[in-house]
Amino acid sequence: MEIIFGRNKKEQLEPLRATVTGSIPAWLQGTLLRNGPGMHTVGDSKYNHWFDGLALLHSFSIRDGEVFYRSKYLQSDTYNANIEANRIVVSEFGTMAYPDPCKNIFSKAFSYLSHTIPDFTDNCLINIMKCGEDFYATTETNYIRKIDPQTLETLEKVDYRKYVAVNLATSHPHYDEAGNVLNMGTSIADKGRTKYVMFKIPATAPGSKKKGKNPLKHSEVFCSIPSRSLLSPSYYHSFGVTENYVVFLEQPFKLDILKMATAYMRGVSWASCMTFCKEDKTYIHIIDQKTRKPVPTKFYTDPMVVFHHVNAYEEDGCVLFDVIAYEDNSLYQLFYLANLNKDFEEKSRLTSVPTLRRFAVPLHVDKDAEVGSNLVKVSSTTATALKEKDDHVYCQPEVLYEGLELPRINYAHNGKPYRYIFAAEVQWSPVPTKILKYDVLTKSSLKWSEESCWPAEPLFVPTPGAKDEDDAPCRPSRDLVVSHHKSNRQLSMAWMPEISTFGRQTEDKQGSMIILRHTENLNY
Ligand SMILES: CC1=C(/C=C/C(C)=C/C=C/C(C)=C/C=O)C(C)(C)CCC1
Ligand SMILES: [Fe+2]
Repeated sequence: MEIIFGRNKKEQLEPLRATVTGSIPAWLQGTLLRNGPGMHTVGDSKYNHWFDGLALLHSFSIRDGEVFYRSKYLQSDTYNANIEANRIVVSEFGTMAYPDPCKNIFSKAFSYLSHTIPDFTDNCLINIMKCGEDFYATTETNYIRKIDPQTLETLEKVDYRKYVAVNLATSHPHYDEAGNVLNMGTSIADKGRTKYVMFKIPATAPGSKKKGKNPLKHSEVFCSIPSRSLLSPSYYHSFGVTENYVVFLEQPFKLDILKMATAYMRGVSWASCMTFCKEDKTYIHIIDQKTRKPVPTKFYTDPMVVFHHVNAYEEDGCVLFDVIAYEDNSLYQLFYLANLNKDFEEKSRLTSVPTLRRFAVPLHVDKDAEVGSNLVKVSSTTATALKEKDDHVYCQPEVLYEGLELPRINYAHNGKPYRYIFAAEVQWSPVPTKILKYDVLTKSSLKWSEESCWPAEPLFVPTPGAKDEDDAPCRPSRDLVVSHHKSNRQLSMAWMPEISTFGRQTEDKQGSMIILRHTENLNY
């Protein structure tokens, strides 16, 4: 496994025709862009954490039943500086690096007293974001990198701070039907007035339908929420939206700004500045999209760590939202490359299994309701929201499923009632071995696995004109595109794609699935 995780991957610059087994639906046309860590050593220096690896962009061009694959390293400033120096000179999540062997000269520039937050990396390895006509590789710092979706060339470096005051931003923005982007970030620059900022990037520059305009210039702050603790804002990786609300979890997994400001001086990584405060609560913020203000009731739940929101929607006066939650932050701990040894699957055990939890938050809290009463009147869930004194409401989730991560849905149902979740199944080991289709209505699931296959995040592509959430209009099949290459959140390895279509009999209909498959010898 060490070889798989830690090995540097080769670029595939020339489009490589994939071997297709079975057939790809004729309507499936386009380019699937993926991102992820590809290089974990530079010269003699090594990154400590799997999330540190230099971004490798992948594309799968699918047309007329054929697939062409290519990959290219993101030519970030970070990548170029590292390659030029032949060692790691820019700090990443789990690795603190120094451009100069003399550490001390940096301590002044990054001291907390000067209120300076160090310049973060532009190694955008987590996701791809579409802004208007433009595609960006993204990470969670203030930098994003424009890319050419056809050639995978790296274009401009964009600093979010030019447009919105955020030092960190998520890699999981939401999109509305018109393609406008809604994202969230944390502003820590303002002398301790730490806040969470929600912002919108329009799909087209207002008053212009012309291409070539930069929609980021028209970014607009939509709402800001002060951090509960000014010196330790919560870490978050995603958020949820419904038709009228935004769901933000201020969780007890926190960034310690004082520690971050002195990290360079102390020679420790950003990751070491993150703490899970198991005694703290998780605060649930519900932001009204019309008033652009948080609902004043103080909703909270037990401590948990959430990376991925699945979906959220409104039902009978409640906001229902589904997340993948952990009891602690052991997931990040596991991905230290030192832990990713040969016996990874046997030895690396998550101390908590990711569970699908459904929360129900009542939008209108009756002031006269009895303390201790359950304010959730929705019959579809056993989640509760117990009235407490002083405008506090304690929410307890319904646990729907244990052992899944990297959730995706039919995005046409984002923010709306929905039924299906496509995810990777993970039990105690963080390496997924199965793909899961989970039905939240019947609470049943379908699974796919094959020997030596470790699936990544599955993507659901609806058949054009499909009526059912998981169905095709002209024939009774379900099509699921699954990238098995090691993309953003999975093992990253050099690979050659092979495409296989698996016919699969489900209870009622024939389903089909496309697997982009690794063809190297996987007997590590
Ligand atoms: C560099 C850097 C960061 C990087 C975080 C990364 C790279 C997170 C990756 C998360 C993933 C892949 C989660 C999957 O579920 C922080 C901590 C935001 C803040 C300081 C600078
Ligand atoms: Fe993610």
